[in-house]
Amino acid sequence: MTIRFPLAQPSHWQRPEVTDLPAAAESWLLAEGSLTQKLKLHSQHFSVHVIGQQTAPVFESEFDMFRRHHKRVPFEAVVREVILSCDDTPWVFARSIFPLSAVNQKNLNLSNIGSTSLGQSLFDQTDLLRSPFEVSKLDINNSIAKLNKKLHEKSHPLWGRRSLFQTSGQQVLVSEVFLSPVPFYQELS
Ligand SMILES: C=C(O[C@@H]1C=C(C(=O)O)C=C[C@H]1O)C(=O)O
Repeated sequence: MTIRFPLAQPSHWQRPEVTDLPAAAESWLLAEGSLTQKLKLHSQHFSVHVIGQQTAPVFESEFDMFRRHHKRVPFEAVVREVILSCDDTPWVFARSIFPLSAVNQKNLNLSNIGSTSLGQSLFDQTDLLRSPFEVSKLDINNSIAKLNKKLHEKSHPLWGRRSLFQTSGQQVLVSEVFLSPVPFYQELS
């Protein structure tokens, strides 16, 4: 299946406490630490499929996140969109925003991640800081919910989270949308 890049559409992000985030979803959406590590605990084989990684437009709601953390905006950025799979089943769609200054930060090695996990680069940094999570509920008409329907033949709203990582004087925005196979959805139906 060919997935268009960029796939994601602007969405509305809020602090979890002001949303109807189901309690069953909190163990995934609000989990600290690396999502890659968490997914590896749920699979024999973890993989990353890169949909695209190149300079692309950034949404106003994404600029807001950088603005709130004192990064001058607007700026040129590289957008990376991936599918994270457990045992070849797609579990997560992720979209990350790398300002060009972060791309040029050698120790982050953002240009050469390829199909390894961004998490490996970020969580190796000893000075890593992470903002509080924001969450978003994507309705069935969202492009990622439509991809989920194609992949899993399930049509339902999806929950996503985002946070801003700071390390080496740089900032990287990471958004993750959980697809149907992530266990908490079974508890919602
Ligand atoms: C930030 C992490 O990296 C993960 C890997 C990503 C990638 O390879 O593009 C994107 C989002 C994350 O789910 C993590 O593991 O927590």
